[in-house]
Amino acid sequence: MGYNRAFSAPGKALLVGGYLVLDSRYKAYVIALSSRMHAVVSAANEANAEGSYRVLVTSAQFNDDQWSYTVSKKEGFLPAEDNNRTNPFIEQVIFNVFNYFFDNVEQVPNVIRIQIFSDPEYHSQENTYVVSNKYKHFNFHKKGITDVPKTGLGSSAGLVTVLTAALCSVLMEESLTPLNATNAEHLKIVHNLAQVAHCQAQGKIGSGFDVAAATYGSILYNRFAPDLVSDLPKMNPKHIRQYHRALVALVERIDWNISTERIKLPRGLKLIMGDVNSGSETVKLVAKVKRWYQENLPRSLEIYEKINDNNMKVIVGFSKLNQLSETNPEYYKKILESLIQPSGKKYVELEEIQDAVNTIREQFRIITQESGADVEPSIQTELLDACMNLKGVLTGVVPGAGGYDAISLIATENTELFQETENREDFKNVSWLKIKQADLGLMEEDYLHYKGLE
Ligand SMILES: Nc1ncnc2c1ncn2[C@@H]1O[C@H](COP(=O)(O)OP(=O)(O)OP(=O)(O)O)[C@@H](O)[C@H]1O
Ligand SMILES: C[C@@](O)(CCOP(=O)(O)O)CC(=O)O
Repeated sequence: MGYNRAFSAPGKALLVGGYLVLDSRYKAYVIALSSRMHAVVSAANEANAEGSYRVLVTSAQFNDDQWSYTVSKKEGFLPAEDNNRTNPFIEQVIFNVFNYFFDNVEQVPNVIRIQIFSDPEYHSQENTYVVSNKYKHFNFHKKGITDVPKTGLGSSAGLVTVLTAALCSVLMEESLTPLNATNAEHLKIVHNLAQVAHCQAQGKIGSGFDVAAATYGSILYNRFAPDLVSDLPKMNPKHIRQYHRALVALVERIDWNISTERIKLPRGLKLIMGDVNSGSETVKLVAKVKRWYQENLPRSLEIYEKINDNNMKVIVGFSKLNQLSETNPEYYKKILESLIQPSGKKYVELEEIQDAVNTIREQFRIITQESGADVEPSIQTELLDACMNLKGVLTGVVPGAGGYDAISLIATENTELFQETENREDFKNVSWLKIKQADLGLMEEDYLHYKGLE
């Protein structure tokens, strides 16, 4: 039997803290999703050029997309793709994981094969067919990964996290403690390496909340200083060990000062996401909002502070509901019932959250108007307002960077929006995604559960 393991990591929805979380002063409330990215890894020694390793990454679901990289220590583990295909996310993972384990690669099998799978909700499900076995089912597309529209659940962060875990597992195999996805130290190594790789591949745009959720699950997130990654030296072919030293220090010894406190939605409430089928470009939105912020100081700071005050009200409001569900379950039950059958009685515990979300949305509409970035465009305002009249819905936002990607609602567990909105003109562009809050971030899977899916 050769070396075989599998890992999966969840997608994300950023409910509270969009844009502000790019600054380490502000916290974000991030829900990890039941939709996951998967990596199945095998490793063996095969005939290969002396001192080189081949890493073959296959994405069978996307028209059999494949990337075949060769790396060697003498080239500083800079990946060269055999057919000149590019996938910066895969490249940066290979580069960083091999450099991290620089001194421990001699015994590593020289061919590593990784199959990537993603759950159906990450991408548009149009023109797909399902391939399944007893354990899993995946949608297969007729196009390559870059030509299939995505829904914004964080496919690149999930990919980078599971790939990092899969490669680390192979490179750690010779060490005394093989990679264990429940070991906090190991999770920290995977998380830090994945953040470095994702930042480098993405061009240092994001706050890293998506990689943190892929690793740790639902969290209250607070970012690291962007300089941590941008200060890493460039790979110098004359001093290949320099990058390794800086990377080890960064991954193991430097305090990133991040928060990844685990959170859970209030008991009895669930996350609902509607794909709006158009898509937005986070990078462009972020650039416009940043420009607006700089050009409108100090008023823009006041707006951010107002948003943050209300973000914190939502976060505290959720936590109060969780406490109430334990200290006074009878009263709590009545509160949730009021969302399903409004009796006229208002509950301050819910109103505080609703008012705070309304204020956040109002401020983002001001930013939308002034910056030209469609954070909450009017079509999404109308949709969210219509959602507030649906049975069981507590509140709703345009998650993450906003725009036309999706909407996220928090509603009682028994809410069934599919039936309620079917055939309604105002919901004709919304597809409700089959997702829920996930309990776990990175986890090990049984590799046998992927047999026959490739
Ligand atoms: N299954 C996959 N196989 C190979 N590469 C993938 C896969 N899924 C995603 N990727 C890589 O991630 C890129 C998409 O990353 P991007 O950050 O644009 O999207 P996202 O993370 O899904 O979006 P968002 O941040 O809006 O949620 C793809 O172009 C591809 O390079
Ligand atoms: C705008 C921002 O705060 C959130 C982007 O979220 P999403 O990728 O649109 O889900 C950027 C970031 O935090 O990386």
